[in-house]
Amino acid sequence: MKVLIMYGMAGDVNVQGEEVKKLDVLANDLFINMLSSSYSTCLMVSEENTTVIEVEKERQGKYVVCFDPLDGSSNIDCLVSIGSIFSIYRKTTESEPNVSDALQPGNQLVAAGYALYGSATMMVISTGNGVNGFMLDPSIGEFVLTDPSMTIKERGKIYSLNEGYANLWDPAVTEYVKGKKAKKAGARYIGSMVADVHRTIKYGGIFMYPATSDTPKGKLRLLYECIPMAFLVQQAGGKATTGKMPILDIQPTDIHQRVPIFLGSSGDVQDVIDLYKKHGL
Ligand SMILES: O=P(O)(O)OC[C@H]1O[C@](O)(COP(=O)(O)O)[C@@H](O)[C@@H]1O
Repeated sequence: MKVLIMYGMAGDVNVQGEEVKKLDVLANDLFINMLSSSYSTCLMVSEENTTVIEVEKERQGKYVVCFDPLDGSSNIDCLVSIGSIFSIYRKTTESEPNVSDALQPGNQLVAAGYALYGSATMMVISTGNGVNGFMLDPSIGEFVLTDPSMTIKERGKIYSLNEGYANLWDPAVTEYVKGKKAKKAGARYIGSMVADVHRTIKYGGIFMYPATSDTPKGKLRLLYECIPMAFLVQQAGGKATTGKMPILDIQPTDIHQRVPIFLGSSGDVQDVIDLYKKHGL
């Protein structure tokens, strides 16, 4: 019997300098092909492509879509949950679609969402009027509304970040995590942003990918990771910040820009904001 192996390396390195896996390539091609043939998109930004991707003239629509086709790639080969993230803007310029149409702050978003490939396949989306979750029912091949009007608790018991970088955190993050441990909060970190954010929306708490002394801008990408997730979390009643300003107020300057991020239950995220103020950061 021949087994189709969809995990493993594709043999390339992407624009972020990361090794590309076969599933990254497949997911990226699918996103680009489906969006190009939707007649509703004119411009795309993908984590996997160095520059913006313009849809051919005859098929252009009025929307700009930024996406991470497969987030959490390091979890592919060990079969841990991964996902896809997207955000949608309206084209703003009168001219041919160009990079400035993609460099819009999150407060201009039309819609955002993610798909999580876990113990079930789930789509979570918002068009700016709350957040709804749809689970794939494979028996009918349809996404069914299973989680209407998703909301995040005001406070949660879980904190989530990569503690391996603890020696590189700033004093605000160090103090915050110390406080969590003192309260015996639960620590959870999957290392796939989609899965960590989904848990945060469902169970409450805080997800963090802060700056470190060797990566002062953090790791996660503004346009297709932080902005869509911040939009969803805020639509669910939570908060999302860099520690110093709301994620959705950042004016992007580069399509692959990175920012530190703290998101989740509003009370928990506010504690981080207060610590950044306290430490004068
Ligand atoms: O391994 P680290 O440094 O904790 O990074 C994990 C983070 O990186 C990501 O996997 C993003 O990286 P990729 O875009 O390469 O998948 C996030 O999903 C996750 O939150």
